[in-house]
Amino acid sequence: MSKKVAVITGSADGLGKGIAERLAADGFRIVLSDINAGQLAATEQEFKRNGHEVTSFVGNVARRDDQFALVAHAVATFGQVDVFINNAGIEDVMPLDAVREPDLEKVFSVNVYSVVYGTQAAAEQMKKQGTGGKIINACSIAGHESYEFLSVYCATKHAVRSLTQSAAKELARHKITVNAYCPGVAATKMWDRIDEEMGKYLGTKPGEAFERFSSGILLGRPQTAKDVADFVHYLASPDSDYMTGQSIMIDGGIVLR
Ligand SMILES: NC(=O)C1=CN([C@@H]2O[C@H](COP(=O)(O)OP(=O)(O)OC[C@H]3O[C@@H](n4cnc5c(N)ncnc54)[C@H](O)[C@@H]3O)[C@@H](O)[C@H]2O)C=CC1
Ligand SMILES: CC(=O)C(C)=O
Repeated sequence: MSKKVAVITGSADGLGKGIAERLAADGFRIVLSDINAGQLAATEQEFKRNGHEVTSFVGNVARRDDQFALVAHAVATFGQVDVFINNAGIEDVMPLDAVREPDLEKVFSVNVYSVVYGTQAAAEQMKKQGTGGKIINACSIAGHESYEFLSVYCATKHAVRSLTQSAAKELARHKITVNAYCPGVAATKMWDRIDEEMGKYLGTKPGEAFERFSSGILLGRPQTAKDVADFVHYLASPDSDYMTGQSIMIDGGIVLR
C-alpha cells in the first residue's frame, strides 16, 4: 500500500512545521504550503536533508484558487490526498472600537475563508478517490473563550469550530472526518507579535503579556509545537477514526470544557 499523503497549510514555520515534522516521522508523504516562499523553501530543504518525502507549494490560503491548486499539486506529485490540515492563521490585536472593515476582511479571509476553501478542495479530491480522509482544522482556546483586544481573532476561531461541525455533518457519508485542535499558548512568531501588540493596550513590557497568558496554564509551562503535533498525529491516524466534529483543547489546561 502506498504511503499516505498529508497536506499542511502554513507549514513553513511555527506549529504547522512541527505538525509536518511529526507526520513525516509517522511515515506520511508531506506537502508543505505557505505564503512565505523563502521560509518555505528553507523548510522543504530541511525536510529533504532529514530524508523525508516532501514537496512544497507557495499559496495564499485566503484565495480559493490557491487552495484548489495546492490539492492539484499534491495529487500531481504524490497521486492522492489523505489528510488535509487547515493550519495557517493570523492574529490581529486591537480594541473592538478600533476594528474596521479591512481588519475584519484580513483576519476572516485568512482564518475562515481558508477553512471553507481548503475543506472544499480536500473533500472534492477525497470523494473522487473514494478512500475517505481526514480534514483537520487549527482552532484555538480562542474558539471556546473570547479575550480582550483579540475580538476579531476569537470570532474567527469560533467560526472555525462551527465550520468543523457543519463539515463533519456533510462529509461523514463520504467517510471523511473533520476535527480541530485547539492550542493554548505556544511560543511561535504569532505570540511574539501578540505580546508586542498587547503592550500597546495593556502597558505591558516585552514578554509580560505572554507571561500573563501562560500563568493560567495548569500544567505549568507554555506549550511547544511538539505538544500540538503529538495530538494532531492522533487526529491524522486511524486511532481517531470514530471521532468527528470535535474541537479539542490541547492547551495544558487553560480552558476546561
Ligand atoms: N501560537 C499559539 O499560541 C496558537 C496558535 N493557534 C493557531 O495555530 C495556527 C498556527 O499558528 P502559529 O504557528 O503560532 O503561527 P505563526 O504565525 O507562527 O505561523 C503561521 C504560518 O502560516 C503562514 N501564513 C500566514 N498567512 C498565510 C496565508 N494567508 N496563506 C498561507 N500561509 C500563511 C505564515 O507564513 C507562517 O509560516 C494558527 O491558525 C493559529 O491561529 C491557535 C492557538 C494558539
Ligand atoms: C493565539 C491564540 O490562539 C490565543 C491568544 O488564544
